[in-house]
Amino acid sequence: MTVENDFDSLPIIDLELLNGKQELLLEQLQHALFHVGFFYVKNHGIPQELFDRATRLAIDFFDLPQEIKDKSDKIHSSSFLGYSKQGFETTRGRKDNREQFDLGNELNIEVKPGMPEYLGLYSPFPWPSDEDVFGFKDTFSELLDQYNILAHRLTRMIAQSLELPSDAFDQYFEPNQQNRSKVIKYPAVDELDENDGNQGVGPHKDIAGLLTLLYQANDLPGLQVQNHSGEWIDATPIPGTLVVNIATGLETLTSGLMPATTHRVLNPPPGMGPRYSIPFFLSVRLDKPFEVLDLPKKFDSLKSKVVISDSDGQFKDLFLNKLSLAMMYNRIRSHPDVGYKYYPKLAKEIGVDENTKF
Ligand SMILES: O=C(O)CCC(=O)C(=O)O
Ligand SMILES: [Fe+2]
Repeated sequence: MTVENDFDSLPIIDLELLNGKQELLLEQLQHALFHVGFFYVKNHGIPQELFDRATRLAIDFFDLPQEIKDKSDKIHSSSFLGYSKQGFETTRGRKDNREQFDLGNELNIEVKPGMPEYLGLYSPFPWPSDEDVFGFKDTFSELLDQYNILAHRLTRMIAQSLELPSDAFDQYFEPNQQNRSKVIKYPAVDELDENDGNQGVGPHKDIAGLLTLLYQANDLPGLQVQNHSGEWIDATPIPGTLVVNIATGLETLTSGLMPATTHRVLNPPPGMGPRYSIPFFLSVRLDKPFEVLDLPKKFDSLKSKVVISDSDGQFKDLFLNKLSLAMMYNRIRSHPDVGYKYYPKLAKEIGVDENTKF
């Protein structure tokens, strides 16, 4: 099926337009947000030097011997933050061929009996030590701060594009909000086992936060976005830009006016070497239920889009009423070993136990 006026490329939004051409910027943003859900931003304000430094440190980390990386394994923390070796994550029941380190600004919460279980997501996690990769934690903490500032600038613009006050989303952030980021390595196909296929990460929507920002660290293909007719469009890296995409949180709050667009990553073709990327996920507080925004009527006709998606929209129905549960289920499904170790009861509710295979 082909959807009318469907996108076949991704818009580029120049934040420089903020200086004097705000109306044009809002018009372009509305198109990108309402019809595509995925776009590039340029003149975003995060120094390239910081991304270069973070990328070098990420490569240094991934190049460490396995037993050193294993000291930071996710299995050591109930937060689902830390290192996952290749093949220890699944999307839609299939193994993803990627290695990654998930991180967040530290809250170091110790969960005591009687406290809500989801607070376990904010417990301490094992960073690589400075002896193993000097400056890893400091650099990624700096990047988290910069990403956070940019993400908040964007949420204010997004609120304006919905004709809402620019602080409309602030109610969904805690004063000490934990946001998450990660560094990912996707080996080229010839560096994988014969039967591994080329699923770097399978088709999915980013879960429950408001948006994702993404730095593609090298000039390699792989990231693809599914348009509304179900075709895959390449999100080819463009120097000096970041990719922005809507997560299910915004889709839910806007009743689908802003679609959380499905995307996937394919491992690089043989001989091309690994692809590295650094996404950032703007998260929301988990103790405040989402309430669908009261939007101008003129947007109503854009809400019920026909969208063909290979993502299975997991736990979508829970986002409105049981946000923290949806988040926990999602993490347990992605990392069943960690999920079963720290949250056995919740894990069993979604069919994950000690025998669940990757
Ligand atoms: O690595 C990428 O380019 C995208 C990663 C992604 O979609 C994710 O981790 O949610
Ligand atoms: Fe994603």
